[in-house]
Amino acid sequence: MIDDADSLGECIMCIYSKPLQQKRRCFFQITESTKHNYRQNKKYTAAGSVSGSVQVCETTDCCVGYYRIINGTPKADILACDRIEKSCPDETCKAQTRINNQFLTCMCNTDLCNGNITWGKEQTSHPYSYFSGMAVKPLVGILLFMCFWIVVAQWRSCLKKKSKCANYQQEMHTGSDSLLVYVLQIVGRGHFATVFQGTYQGSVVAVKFLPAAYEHNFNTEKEIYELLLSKHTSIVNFLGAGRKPDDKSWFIVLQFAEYGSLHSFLSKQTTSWMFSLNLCQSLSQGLSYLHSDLLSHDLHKPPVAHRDLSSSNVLVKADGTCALCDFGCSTILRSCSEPYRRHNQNKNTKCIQLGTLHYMAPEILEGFVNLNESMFLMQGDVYALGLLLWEIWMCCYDLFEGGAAPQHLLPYELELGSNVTLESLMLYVSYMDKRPCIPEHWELLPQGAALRELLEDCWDSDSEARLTAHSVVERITSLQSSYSLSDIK
Ligand SMILES: Nc1ncnc2c1ncn2[C@@H]1O[C@H](COP(=O)(O)OP(=O)(O)OP(=O)(O)O)[C@@H](O)[C@H]1O
Repeated sequence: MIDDADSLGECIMCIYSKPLQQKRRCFFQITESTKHNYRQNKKYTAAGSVSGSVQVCETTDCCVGYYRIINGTPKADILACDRIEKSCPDETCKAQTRINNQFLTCMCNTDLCNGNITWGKEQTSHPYSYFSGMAVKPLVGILLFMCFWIVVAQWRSCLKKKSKCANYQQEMHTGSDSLLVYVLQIVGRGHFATVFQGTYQGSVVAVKFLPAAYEHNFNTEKEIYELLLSKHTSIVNFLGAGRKPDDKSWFIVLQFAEYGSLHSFLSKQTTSWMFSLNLCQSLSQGLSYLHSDLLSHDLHKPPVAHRDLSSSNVLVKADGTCALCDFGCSTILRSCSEPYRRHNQNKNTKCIQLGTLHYMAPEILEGFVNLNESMFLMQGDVYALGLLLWEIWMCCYDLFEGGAAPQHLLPYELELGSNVTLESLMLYVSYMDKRPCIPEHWELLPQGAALRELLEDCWDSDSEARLTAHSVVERITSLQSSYSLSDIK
């Protein structure tokens, strides 16, 4: 049973900030060592009026502290009011995350509470983070170990039943009906699933198999596909789902995307300006549709946050447009038009720990996202969308001199290497407020300024300042009409 207050609090249309009775006062300090980080410092300075070492917070009730550990003692780098409203239930400033064993962050909700940080040398977790109550490193280790054994087990069973895995006809059950699917070769693997190319009713399809233990991911993904009302061209088409009778694995039958994932597409080829715009436009339309709250002929499609957007979870179809896939980590959000609907408040921590780290928004990396707040989840998707647009344009030969686009790289791969860790990302993205490098020569292109502005408005560190997916679609439409190929040559 959902009470009114609860539904109001989570309703995306009705988010409001409660007026503060008395403004919070926090210690204020920005040290020389952080002066390079002009953008972030400016935002902290703007968070309230400063008088000497005290800041009176304008809109938030939380004080923050960023500390650097020097000779085993934390020294304050930044002390200020928080820039945006977040949950900070602690009265004292307890160290929440330790970055590279060098940096600590803390948040608290009493006057001048950020002047002192409480920390233990072993303290690394944050009570409100996605990793709540767990030590991240051992957990990731255990999960990676489990994944390794799942892959080994699948590979061994594949070897045993080689003829079956390679090419077999399988009658699969969807409750009352059965699907006759002819399964051919493997076309992709994720953390949970193995995807095969197959045929169903004479058409080429993709069949995604999830091991029997992943019922939760299967149910979430199936539920999302089933509620997506009328089919949208930028969401991969769902054809059926069920359970294999022999090994009890789950399967989902989907439209086959001829070019595979966006990641594999961009790794193999570069694109023209117009082609890149089609990819970006269809991708943004897919996300805008996913986030939309639609009511049509008594059918309701509530907003959905994807929560695991990456270039491996976007497909490229034969017509050169993108389609979103992999909704196993998605969350159905509450909307004002139907407040009492049952919602899958998906708090599956496996998703976040196994999802591609590169695309995690700073507030998610820091663990400051309340999973019940719809807006935060959608803003996290828009951050990932910004990184995906950057990935696509970095592979567009028309945007590089002599038509030589660089080799495809994931966001932050250039800056942090191929083995990006949670700690290195937190340091780079969250603490230093850095983003993937936008080539300087783009400023000289007619559309360069618009591209930069669009990317920066998607990946802003202030999640509330980010564009909505719908406004990204509008910006790309105006790029399409303003800059044709002849303009940029
Ligand atoms: N409909 C499709 N058509 C073609 N290839 C597909 C299709 N669906 C998935 N794939 C391929 O299979 C890969 C894994 O699929 P998917 O992302 O759904 O699996 P997952 O285990 O849920 O992934 P993740 O690790 O992101 O959770 C994709 O990256 C893509 O290469």
